[in-house]
Amino acid sequence: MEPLNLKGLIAAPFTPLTEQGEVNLPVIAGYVDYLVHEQGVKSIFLNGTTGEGPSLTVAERKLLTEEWIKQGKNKLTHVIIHVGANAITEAQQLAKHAQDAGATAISLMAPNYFKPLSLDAIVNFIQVVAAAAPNIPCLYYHIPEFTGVNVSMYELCDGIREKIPTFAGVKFCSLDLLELGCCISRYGRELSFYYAKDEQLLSALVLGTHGAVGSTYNYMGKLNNSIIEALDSGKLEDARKHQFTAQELLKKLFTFGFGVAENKAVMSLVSGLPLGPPRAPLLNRSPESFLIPARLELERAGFLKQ
Ligand SMILES: CC(=O)N[C@@H]([C@@H](O)[C@H](O)[C@H](O)CO)[C@@H](O)CC(=O)C(=O)O
Repeated sequence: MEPLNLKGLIAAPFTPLTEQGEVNLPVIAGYVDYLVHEQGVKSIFLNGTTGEGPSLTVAERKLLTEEWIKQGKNKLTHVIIHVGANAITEAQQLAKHAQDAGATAISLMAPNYFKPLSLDAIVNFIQVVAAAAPNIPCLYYHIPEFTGVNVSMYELCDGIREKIPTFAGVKFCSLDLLELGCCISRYGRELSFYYAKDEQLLSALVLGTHGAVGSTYNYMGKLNNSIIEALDSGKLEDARKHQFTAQELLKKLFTFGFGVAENKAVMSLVSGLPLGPPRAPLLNRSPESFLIPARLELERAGFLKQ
C-alpha cells in the first residue's frame, strides 16, 4: 500500500450533542462548512479523544462516520476514523464499517483497561483490527497520556509493514520530540507521522512531520495554517510569531484547566456551532471558573470580537 498522501492540518472534530445528551447529527453539515471555509481545514480525524470517541456507543460512532462522510462529500479531502475500543471485536466492526462507508483510513489507540504492554501484544491488536479493513491504511494512535500504554514508536515501526501490510504510520500525541524525530528519520520515507500536540506544531514541522492532527485546528486552523505557510516559504520569524500567538493563548487556557469539556466550550464560543455539553463523565465547568476568563483571553488573542 502507498504511503498516505495527506499533508497539513487535520481537525479532530468535537461530537455535537443535544442538551439531552443525544448525538446531534444535523449540526454536522454546518460544521463541515465552518472547517473548510472559516478555518481552511479539509481533513478530519473522527471519533478520537476530542470527539469523545471512547464515551460513544458503536452505533453512535457508525452514525457519526456516515454523516461526516456524507456531508463532507466533495468538501473534505480525507476522513480518518478512529476505531479503537477495549473490545477488539467492536474495533473490528468499526474498522470494517469505516472502510465500507468510504473513509480514507482507520486509526486506533491501544485498549486501556487490559493494556497491551509488550510490543507483541500491541502489534497483534493492531494486526487483527487492521485486517478488518484490508483496503485502507491504518494509523496507530499513540496517546500514552490517556491509554497508559507507552511502547516506543521507534521500536513498534521496525519491520511492521511485513506484519501489517496496511500499516501507514503513527498519529503521535506525545511531547517526546526526540522519539518523533528518530521515527521520521528512520521510517519517514515509508510511513507517515502526524503530530498531535498542537502547542508544539512548529517544532514538529521542522522535524518533518507529515501533518498534524489536533483539537485546536477546529477553531485555530487559520492561525496554524499560517505557521505551515510561513515555514514553507522560508519565513521562520513569521512562523515563530504565529506559533507564539497560539502558545500564549493555550498556556493561559491550560492555567484555567483545559480538557476536552473546556475545549468543546471554546469551540462552541468561537464557531457559534451548537455543540452542546460534553458527555458524562466529563462535565461543563461553571462559567466563572472557565468560560468567563477564557473568553477574555480569546478576545485578547483576536479569536472573538470584543
Ligand atoms: C490530549 C488531547 O486532547 N490532545 C489533542 C490535542 O489537540 C490537544 O488538545 C492540544 O494539543 C492542546 O493540548 C489531540 O491530540 C487529540 C486528537 O488528536 C484527537 O482528538 O483525536
